[in-house]
Amino acid sequence: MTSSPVVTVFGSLHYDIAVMGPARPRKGETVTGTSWHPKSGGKGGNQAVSSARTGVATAMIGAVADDDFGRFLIANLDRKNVDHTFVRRDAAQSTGMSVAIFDAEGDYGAVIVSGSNLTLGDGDVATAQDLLNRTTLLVLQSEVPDAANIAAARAVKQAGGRVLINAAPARPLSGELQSLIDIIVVNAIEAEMLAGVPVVETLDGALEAAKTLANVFPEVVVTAGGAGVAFASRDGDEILIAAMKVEVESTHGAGDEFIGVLAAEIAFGKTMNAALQKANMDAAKLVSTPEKDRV
Ligand SMILES: OC[C@H]1O[C@H](O)[C@H](O)[C@@H]1O
Repeated sequence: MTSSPVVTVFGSLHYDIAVMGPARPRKGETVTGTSWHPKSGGKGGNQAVSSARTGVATAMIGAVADDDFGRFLIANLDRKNVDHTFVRRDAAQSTGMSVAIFDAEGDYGAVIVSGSNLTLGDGDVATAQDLLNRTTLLVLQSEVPDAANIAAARAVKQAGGRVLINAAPARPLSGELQSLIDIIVVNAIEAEMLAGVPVVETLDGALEAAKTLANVFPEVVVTAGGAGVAFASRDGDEILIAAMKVEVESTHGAGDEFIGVLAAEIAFGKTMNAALQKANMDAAKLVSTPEKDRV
């Protein structure tokens, strides 16, 4: 009997505040904004919610503080059908936080304060061992310590599962972590840092970067913003998918939507081409949804 697929997201949870302004402030400038919207965030939390929405069993391993922000994040996971049994409440910390300031075009700049996310470690992996043993696909990001990602990835690989990393925000990955990755998803900036070559945001540029990174990782996805997505594998497979043309309201969290859906479709056993098509479509839908309508 084959068991049902499980996506486990090991990673970050942030309390997000999106501030809408006519422009992002320059050095020393105060800008009068039009509105602000609190919402659940953190790349890990966003990816878990997007995965669960497809119907695949999804669990989150993370850490929040024992404060109102942490309670808000856990309530959101609960409402969105993400199993949060292994989201730890750390009384000594503050919950991770992000503030993003948007301009009229929907572009933004953001600051994150990691707080409790930095406490993730071996203890969290040990506590969630049973879950990790039955995980089909583990999803990681770079908003928690490398050592914690390594411990989680090792546990899943030993049990026969696969590991996908969204290497965001851009930072170098240790050799040990690299060796545990099956699928890596990066944007142009992250690809540039990891591949060591300048990446232009075109489909051809993304494919070249994906092929370079496929010398290190078995399967590579490079997202190239408004241009689309490129895939390359160590076995020589290549896929190019053009971005859908939509009215851009906000690109915040679009990468997370893409990754959560991609992970779910892969866990369901879809082909990479089908998984990428669905992820691309759902991310386009999110991009055309205004911040105020995102719940
Ligand atoms: O990718 C968007 C996410 O990155 C940061 O982690 C924010 O919390 C936000 O939700």
